[in-house]
Amino acid sequence: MENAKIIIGSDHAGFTLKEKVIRLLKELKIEVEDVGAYSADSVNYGPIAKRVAEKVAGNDDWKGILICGTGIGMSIMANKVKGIRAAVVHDTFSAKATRAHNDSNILCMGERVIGSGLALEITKEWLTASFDAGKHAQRIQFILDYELGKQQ
Ligand SMILES: O=C(CO)[C@H](O)[C@H](O)[C@H](O)COP(=O)(O)O
Repeated sequence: MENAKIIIGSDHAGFTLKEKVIRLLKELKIEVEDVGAYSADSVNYGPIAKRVAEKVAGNDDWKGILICGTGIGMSIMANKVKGIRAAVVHDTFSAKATRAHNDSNILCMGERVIGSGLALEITKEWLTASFDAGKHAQRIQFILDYELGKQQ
């Protein structure tokens, strides 16, 4: 985990929660790179999700966190980038399951959907859970092959 880093981004609707998540990551001594937004002024979520997703796709040791109003717009954009498995998560069970089963590399949350207390618990659960591999690795391979055009 020496080179581990979290790349984090939000739009205006996720800005306040992003700041709280960054504070948590710093308390946990996790290196964090904030790619914006840097205020609650209205901004398109697409370019921010793309920035985070491309950085995460380029480095196996890095993971991402994306926050908008619902987490959904961010996840749709991030999942367009090859190698990205972005999951919208609003409960702690799914936070663990999406690491264990999907090896998700980006966590998406909606500031308009859940309170910050739960969002921080989800973040901790997602950060500490690990991939189960085995049959799940085979299932992810199907997705990776599809991205590479190896399936009809
Ligand atoms: O993209 C979204 C929906 O999936 C996000 O929730 C955005 O934050 C939301 O659409 C922003 O809405 P606003 O009316 O511009 O504040």
